Amino acid sequence: MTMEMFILDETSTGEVDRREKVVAALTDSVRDLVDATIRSTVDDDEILAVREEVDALVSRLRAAQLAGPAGVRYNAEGRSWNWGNAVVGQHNALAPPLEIVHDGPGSARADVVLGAAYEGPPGMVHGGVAALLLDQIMGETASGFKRLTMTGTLSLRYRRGTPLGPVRIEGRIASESGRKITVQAHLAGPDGEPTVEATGLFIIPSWAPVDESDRTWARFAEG
Ligand SMILES: CCCCCCCC(=O)SCCNC(=O)CCNC(=O)[C@H](O)C(C)(C)COP(=O)(O)OP(=O)(O)OC[C@H]1O[C@@H](n2cnc3c(N)ncnc32)[C@H](O)[C@@H]1OP(=O)(O)O
Repeated sequence: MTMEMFILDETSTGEVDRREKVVAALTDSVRDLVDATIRSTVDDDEILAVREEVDALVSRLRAAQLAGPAGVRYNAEGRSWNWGNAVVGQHNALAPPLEIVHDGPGSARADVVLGAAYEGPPGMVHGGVAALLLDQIMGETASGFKRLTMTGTLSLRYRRGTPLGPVRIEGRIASESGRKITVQAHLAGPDGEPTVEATGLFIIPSWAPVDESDRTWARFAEG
């Protein structure tokens, strides 16, 4: 992986904002489709009929598409977008999506409602989903919108099950040493008691620019 993998895109911020909103609304409908597919009890004939309609919609969307994943893009105005990201991607129906708030230097939090699509044990959040969400918020905590960081090592302690429903995730930088940033985080259910605790080592890769004024780096961190 190198900085060249982050794509400079000439699309104006206004156009990026407009397109993001249009496709994000479709993505919300697709999330609803996923939930409905899991929970539907309609009869088989109705399922087959719906499947035909969904297949037709997929063909319409594929009439014009990217050759591969969406990647991380940025424009000359400083706007960046990572619409396919598995956790925060505005155009990814697999992403809840998480809306991460940076509430001070070295800390971040997000509130999200996890439904049937994120189930592991009955009625509980899947352990891998908890790890996924924690990894993202911890990565963004480490980067702080000012540098590029990658997950080096992630350690999780699952204290008890997290019920599906409203969840809060919080992260903070515990320490820094050179290119290594240690982040602590937790995930909690509605009672606010941590159900999953995490410690992670995030690393500024050797190939990343070290100058924080380099906007390419900052733009990726914003992704
Ligand atoms: C904007 C934020 C978005 C967040 C997205 C969510 C986070 C992610 O999903 S990132 C994707 C998952 N992570 C990855 O794919 C990372 C894959 N690994 C790599 O790319 C590299 O191994 C990388 C970047 C971690 C380290 O590479 P490099 O910069 O060459 O490290 P290197 O120079 O060898 O080592 C630097 C230091 O880190 C240590 N180190 C290296 N890798 C690790 C590791 N995995 N765990 C612990 N320590 C490590 C080394 O021992 C060394 O320590 P010291 O300076 O004390 O000797």
